[in-house]
Amino acid sequence: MVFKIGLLGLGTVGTGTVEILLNPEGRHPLLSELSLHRVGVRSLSKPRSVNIPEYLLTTDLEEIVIDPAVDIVVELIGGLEPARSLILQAIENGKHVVTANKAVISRYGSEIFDAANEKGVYVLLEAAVGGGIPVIQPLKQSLGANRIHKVTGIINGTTNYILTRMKNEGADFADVLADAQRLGYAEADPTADIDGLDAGDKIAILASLAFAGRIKLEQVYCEGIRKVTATDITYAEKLGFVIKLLAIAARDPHATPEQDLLSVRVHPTLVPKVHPLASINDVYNAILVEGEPIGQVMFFGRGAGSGPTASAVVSDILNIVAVLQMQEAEIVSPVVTHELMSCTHQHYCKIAPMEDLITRFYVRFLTKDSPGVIGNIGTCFGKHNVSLESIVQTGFQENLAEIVVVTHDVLEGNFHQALNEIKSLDSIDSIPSILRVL
Ligand SMILES: NC(=O)C1=CN([C@@H]2O[C@H](COP(=O)(O)OP(=O)(O)OC[C@H]3O[C@@H](n4cnc5c(N)ncnc54)[C@H](OP(=O)(O)O)[C@@H]3O)[C@@H](O)[C@H]2O)C=CC1
Ligand SMILES: N[C@@H](CC=O)C(=O)O
Ligand code: NA
Repeated sequence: MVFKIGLLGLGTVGTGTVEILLNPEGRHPLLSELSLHRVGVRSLSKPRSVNIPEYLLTTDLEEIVIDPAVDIVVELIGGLEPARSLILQAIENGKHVVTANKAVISRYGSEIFDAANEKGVYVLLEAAVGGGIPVIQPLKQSLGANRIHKVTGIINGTTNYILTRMKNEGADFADVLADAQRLGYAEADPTADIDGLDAGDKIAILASLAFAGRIKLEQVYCEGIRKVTATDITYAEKLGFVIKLLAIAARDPHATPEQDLLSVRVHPTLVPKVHPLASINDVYNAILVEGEPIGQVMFFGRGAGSGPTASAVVSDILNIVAVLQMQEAEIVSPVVTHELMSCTHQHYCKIAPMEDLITRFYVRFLTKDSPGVIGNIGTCFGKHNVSLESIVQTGFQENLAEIVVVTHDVLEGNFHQALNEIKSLDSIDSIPSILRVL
């Protein structure tokens, strides 16, 4: 029995997917049960780096998702619309769906998974988080026995690539971003990468799986890397840290069991050099999962790019094909979905406000070079219960003194109150950087 794939999109990931499908030798034998039936694109005249018969290409994507011959629709066009509508239409027409589209899943996952459950079809999304790294399936299946406490990830390849080159080469932000775009890492609109929104979509998906509840994307705090400067990268290095864009989802250890609050956030973070995530560089991603009884487990690999992402897409296709084969042989029901491959939760997780977060901070002040400045800053922090790990004058910028503070674990709300008071001190010129510390 051959199962037919309707592919939507032949860009970076679509091309990588076709390359695998057309070269099955040495891979899983189930690949020989697949045939590429149609490929939907925007432009028929665009040169393609894969050799597929012209008659497979169409610009009518709707035709693919309603085609009775298609068994699995693979959505790799990206963006919100028409991706969302095409996925829903595919489900409505009884197709299984594989997608790499974290933007659609994090916003419309509820609607999509409800529709899929009703129709008895699967929507798999391994490529949507961590590119080629298997992390969705492990969270759904292999780690199912655990109580997960925390998921901490570097889950945007573009920003990790930029931060790595800024640190290693003192490279300019704009030049490195252009390279990330050329290499196919960045989204069509790289704002989503730079401003932490892509990582926000991904951590919402991971949190939903780890903590078995839906996440409202608007409750995920997102801060990107635009404000990370060469100066902070250098100071971080001197203090024993590297700056990484971290995405974190954690059960609030201070919440009562009735509250069961989660903290879900993305922000540039000073990561101690000895931490396992500190050495994840370039386009590599890593996701550290902490739970009971497993302890710590870390997933590492290429988080973006054609081949690695396609590896995840095709593994999802294979999982569905294995089920379709059993349905064909009447071993499993065609209407009841496998609980470990579908979305089974309906309630929304409660998200803790950022003011309640307990974290360390790094702050860089530019101040007048007058006596007592450090004392005044320290007093303001003390008044608001913000205890300091270190406070040092690091040098001068023109005629202004530069003071760097690292706090102990403090309540974010208290920290901001202290900072507001510090801002009003005569001796404070500006506060160029405020970063959280792991
Ligand atoms: N690039 C990466 O490393 C990763 C990407 N992803 C996700 O994978 C998905 C695809 O990304 P990527 O391959 O980089 O994107 P690209 O921009 O490289 O490719 C998009 C493809 O979709 C086609 N397309 C887009 N819009 C339409 C439309 N309205 N109608 C018809 N065809 C359309 C384009 O056609 P045409 O070729 O004619 O222009 C192109 O073939 C996205 O959801 C992305 O977030 C996930 C992980 C990693
Ligand atoms: N733009 C994304 C691509 C993969 O999801 C990234 O840089 O990680
Ligand atoms: Na993945």
